[in-house]
Amino acid sequence: MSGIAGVAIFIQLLVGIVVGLYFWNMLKNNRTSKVTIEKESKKELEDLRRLRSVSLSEPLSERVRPNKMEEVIGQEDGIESLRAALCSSNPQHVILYGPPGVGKTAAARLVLEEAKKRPETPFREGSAFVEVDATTARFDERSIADPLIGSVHDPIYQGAGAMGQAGIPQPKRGAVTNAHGGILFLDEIGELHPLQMNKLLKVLEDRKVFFDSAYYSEENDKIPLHIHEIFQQGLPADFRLIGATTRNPEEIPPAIRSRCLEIFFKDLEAEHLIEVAKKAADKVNVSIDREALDRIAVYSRNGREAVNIVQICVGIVKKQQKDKIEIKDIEWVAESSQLTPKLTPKVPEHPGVGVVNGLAVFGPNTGSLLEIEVTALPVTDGDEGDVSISGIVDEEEFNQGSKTIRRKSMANHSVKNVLTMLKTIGVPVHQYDLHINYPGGMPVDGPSAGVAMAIGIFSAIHKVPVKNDVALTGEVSIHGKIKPVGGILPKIKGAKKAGATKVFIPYQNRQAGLDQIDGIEVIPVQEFAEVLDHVLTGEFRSITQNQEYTYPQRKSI
Ligand SMILES: Nc1ncnc2c1ncn2[C@@H]1O[C@H](COP(=O)(O)OP(=O)(O)OP(=O)(O)O)[C@@H](O)[C@H]1O
Repeated sequence: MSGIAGVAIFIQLLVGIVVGLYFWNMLKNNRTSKVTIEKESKKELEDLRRLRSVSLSEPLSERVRPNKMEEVIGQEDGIESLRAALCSSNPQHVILYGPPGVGKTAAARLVLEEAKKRPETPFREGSAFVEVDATTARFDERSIADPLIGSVHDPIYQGAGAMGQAGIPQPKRGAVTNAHGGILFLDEIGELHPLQMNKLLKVLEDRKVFFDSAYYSEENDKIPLHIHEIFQQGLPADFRLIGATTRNPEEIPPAIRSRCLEIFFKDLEAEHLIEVAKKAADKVNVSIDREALDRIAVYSRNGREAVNIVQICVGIVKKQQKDKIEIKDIEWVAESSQLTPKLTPKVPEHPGVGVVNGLAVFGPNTGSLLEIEVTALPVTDGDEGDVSISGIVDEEEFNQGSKTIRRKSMANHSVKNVLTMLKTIGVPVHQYDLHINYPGGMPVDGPSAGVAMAIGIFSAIHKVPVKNDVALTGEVSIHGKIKPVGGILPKIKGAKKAGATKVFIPYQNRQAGLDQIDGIEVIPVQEFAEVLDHVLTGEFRSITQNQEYTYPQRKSI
């Protein structure tokens, strides 16, 4: 019996020693790894401090950035609308359209500061301005890391830490919550993934963001209270959105457009680029020649480019221990950076046969003259003439739900409509080989050049020159009606800038104030026949009197 007891005591002792050794070993390992982590962290902290102690001077781009709204040049209308949208007791969401580098981000950053100064504003002193680039906030299909909306780190997520080990899902804030009580500036909103856009719309609707997780249960009492609250009531996300885009309004989903005030920033004119460049040079205490400023306006297409040229020149003159930028410095930058002078289309010097000034809009609101040239060679063999078109978008492709549709472009259809309309009124288009060309290397789309193209074909067939100081825009129906088009105001401004003195627009596009634009006469028209007498050199009747065509009577304008 005593032998058995002895064995039992021995086994107990052995188990005790093994368990003791196990725990002693664990403790030792823990202590060793703690010491190693502390050592590593100390080294990293020292490294971090060393990094922080080094800093270069403030980049010039930071120094010249506008820090007052008055320093954002040439965007008075846009800024006025931005203030109206955000500096009141009830700020609204905004979409800012405009070409790149014209001050959208600069103005958006400054408007919150202005709004905060208004007594009626709901923004507070500490309200945040959170900037996110939609091109980097791409949809993460596993929803593990979503910097825009926020995400949940499930317990299985690598690095979920102590809470993860305890089976607790952890919601992580996104930019929409960081912007709570302030402004979320979403640059390039047009590039946002459609699923992200839907999530953002939901957040705008709820002014909160809700999270899901298969690991969450209301009954799980291991889950801390704050996480229960987040899952049950959502995270606050009450902010005002400013989405900026270089795209056209039609390319932005209607659901977001309908929730926002749409504001347009425009292309900067030469005088604005000069002012931007001058202010940038002033801010770094360098003077600049008037001639040099004029050259900057020739080589830069927007404010950012103007500032960039100044920055490079500042580097050059400082190196040469000068404090003045001269024209030769600009030319050096232009050559070394391979900058090409900006071409501003101008109306032709003389009337020309088959040469017409159409109008186009580039980007959301930049109007420009669109040259159209037409030749008409009579066919002699009795066959029908050919029609060639160059410089237009030939086909277009778009997605409709699950299918992709490819079709002839609008510009292509417009040519067909114009030919039918001309044939209908008696112009013998079939007796000519016609070539319609849109020079300039930028393919043209849309139907708005219809009326200009019809005039070009008419002029080429009858060998009557078109007035060189007249510009036209409007779609033509196959019955000769002139239909409304988009971007009428930028188009009129583009026509004026190019030197046109008269512009014909569709009657339905007329709006208040158009007749008060200085330096250009705006004439609304309803039918193609109304235009003929006014854009061709020579009388419409005298051109057509020997023909047996059934041209409609011209209406008085
Ligand atoms: N209208 C302007 N007035 C003054 N400075 C301007 C203007 N436009 C551009 N700049 C200069 O160019 C820099 C870049 O402009 P900003 O980022 O505001 O352009 P953006 O329209 O937001 O362009 P993007 O669409 O490319 O983001 C500004 O920091 C400023 O120095």
